[in-house]
Amino acid sequence: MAIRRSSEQGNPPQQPPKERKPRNELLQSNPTTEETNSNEDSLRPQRLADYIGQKDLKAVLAIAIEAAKQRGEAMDHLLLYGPPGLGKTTMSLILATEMGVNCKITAAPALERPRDITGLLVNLNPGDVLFVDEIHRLNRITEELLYPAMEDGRLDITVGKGQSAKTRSIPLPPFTLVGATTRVGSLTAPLRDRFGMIQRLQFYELDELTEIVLRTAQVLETEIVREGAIEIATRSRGTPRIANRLLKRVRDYAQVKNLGVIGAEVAAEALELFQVDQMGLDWTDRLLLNTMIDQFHGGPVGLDAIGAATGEDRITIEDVYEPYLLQIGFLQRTPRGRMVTDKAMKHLGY
Ligand SMILES: Nc1ncnc2c1ncn2[C@@H]1O[C@H](COP(=O)(O)OP(=O)(O)OP(=O)(O)O)[C@@H](O)[C@H]1O
Ligand SMILES: [Mg+2]
Repeated sequence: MAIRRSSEQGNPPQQPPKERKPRNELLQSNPTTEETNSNEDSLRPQRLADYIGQKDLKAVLAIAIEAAKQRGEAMDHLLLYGPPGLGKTTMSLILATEMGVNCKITAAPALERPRDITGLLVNLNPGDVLFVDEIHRLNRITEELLYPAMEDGRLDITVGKGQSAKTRSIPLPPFTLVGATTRVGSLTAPLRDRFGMIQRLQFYELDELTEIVLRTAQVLETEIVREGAIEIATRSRGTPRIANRLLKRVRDYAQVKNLGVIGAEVAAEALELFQVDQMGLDWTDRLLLNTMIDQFHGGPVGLDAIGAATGEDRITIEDVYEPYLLQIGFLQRTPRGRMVTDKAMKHLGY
């Protein structure tokens, strides 16, 4: 996909990041997320105060934002990690809004050639946020271009080839790199060390998810009572993206069946129809667990074997499905592989 660049060029790097209207540019949508589209964008909270949950993260960032604003500087680089759909992209956009700067969004797979990243960096306005999704997937050359950019605010580029090759340094405007990843362990140490803040996003509590469902319902102009929102939140695997998605499915159901305001019963009925059970497990979760039980005696079994037996990709299992199953104590990680717990067996009716 072609990268769209902002038209302004060669901004003087010194002026403080003040008083510009925030403008968010979607340069490249994240290819691994299911629902990254304008639809999702309209549901994103815009300000830190509207961002529900993640109390520790918000406290840390509120200080960092305030301090940077008082000094008229760009905020320090920030690495956000955690399972998909917990609000990393949303937080990055909020940061830019709170700082009064632009947020440019890209993802590591879109930064293939050196000129992809250099083009983005030289076109930043002072103080801008550059959001790089899936940052663990950067290639080596791009990553090495980022080191001096993050640390010293300069770009080292090589001009010419062979013996006549020279390195030129270009000063960059101050900026904040926000990296997001589902696998912090896959980042190289030099890249990780260049982030001033490394923050983990947690799964959301039931009451937080309930608030998120109620808020989204308001945005969607859907009538729902608190009990209905709780029912949806319970089945959302601690994840706002899933909560929003389930709410939309319940809304469809209530609308087509002409059921009016969404209560607990309607929500439960709809989600049973979509095969999301009371713990929020969906068809794939149950396939993974059942396969482990039926074919591997409940484990321990390696991810590759589970992947082969279910047709699911190993990385997807590890990044998307496993974290929640571990969190609710349905899976255990052992040195010899994954094991299904008694709790999961009971839930699945074994
Ligand atoms: N704290 C929150 N309060 C309200 N809504 C939220 C919150 N966090 C996330 N959401 C909603 O959940 C959806 C997914 O969030 P987001 O895209 O930021 O997740 P992500 O962590 O970037 O996911 P991925 O890793 O897949 O890119 C968004 O539509 C957003 O509206
Ligand atoms: Mg995202």
